[in-house]
Amino acid sequence: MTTTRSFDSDAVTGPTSPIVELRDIGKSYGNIDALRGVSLSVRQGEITCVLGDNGAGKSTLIKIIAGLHDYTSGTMVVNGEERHFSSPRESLNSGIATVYQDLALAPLMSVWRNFFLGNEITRGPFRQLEAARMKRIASEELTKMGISIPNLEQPVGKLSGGQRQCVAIARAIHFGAKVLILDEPTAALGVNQSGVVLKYIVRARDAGIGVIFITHNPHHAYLVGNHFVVLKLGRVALDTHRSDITLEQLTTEMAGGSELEALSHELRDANPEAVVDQGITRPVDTTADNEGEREGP
Ligand SMILES: Nc1ncnc2c1ncn2[C@@H]1O[C@H](COP(=O)(O)OP(=O)(O)OP(=O)(O)O)[C@@H](O)[C@H]1O
Repeated sequence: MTTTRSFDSDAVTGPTSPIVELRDIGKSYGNIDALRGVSLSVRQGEITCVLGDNGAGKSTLIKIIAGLHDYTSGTMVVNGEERHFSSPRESLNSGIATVYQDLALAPLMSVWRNFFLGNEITRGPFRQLEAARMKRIASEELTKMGISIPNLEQPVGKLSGGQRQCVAIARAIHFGAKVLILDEPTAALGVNQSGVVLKYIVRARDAGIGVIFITHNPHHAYLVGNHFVVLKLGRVALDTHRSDITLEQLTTEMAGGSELEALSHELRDANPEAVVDQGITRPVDTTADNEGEREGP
């Protein structure tokens, strides 16, 4: 018998202490409160999905954990210690790697050079590149993740968007990430490529990494996520585990939940000729089916 299953496995065996914990975090830009009272726990071996519409505060949240911005209230605890990162390097040194949407890859450089970008293996006083060794390691690491790129000499810019994401994920894992922040990794990808990337996100989780998966897409989140946090206007609107929510509930929450219902009533009042059905407004078809009812000239 075949069963349909999501990428989510039962790999998570029980609660571990959070590797990153935000407690009542706030962040203001002048008089704009981008985040207010946000609490969030990220655990190793779990995929924590952070969902939210435009302006919800997702980027601000990433920037705080990635060391680009400091928070203005609350506490951030990393590996059990209270931290205020003053640079991305500090976050990286604490084992937190961030893969941004506009990947920090050099498109004209080869795949293996990109894999080692900023971490090149060199020898001798003139820091000669150990090319053969780097190529071998890059190939082994990509294979370990199940990523098939036959020619590592080709420019990374020639890879598909999904493959580029996978190279960036494999690189972060190789260089010791314990927490991986993925900023909308499937946003610009088609269905197949998204599937490939989601598979590697699961591999990262199964390798024991705590993944923070930022996305607009509840379907992608639900395929892989263990834990879901929905941000709305800088606040946590929902924080729940997979066993406590269905895809339909998550989708409704993302689509606006009760706000959407109110909007659907307003639209029905404003446009009585429209059929409003579960948030989808369809104009009544007054042509094809009614053709025979028209009066003659
Ligand atoms: N540097 C900044 N200066 C002033 N306001 C900012 C700054 N960055 C973000 N904001 C504001 O903070 C709020 C949250 O923005 P943020 O970019 O974190 O949201 P987001 O969920 O990532 O949205 P998107 O999906 O559109 O990127 C918004 O109101 C935004 O205008």
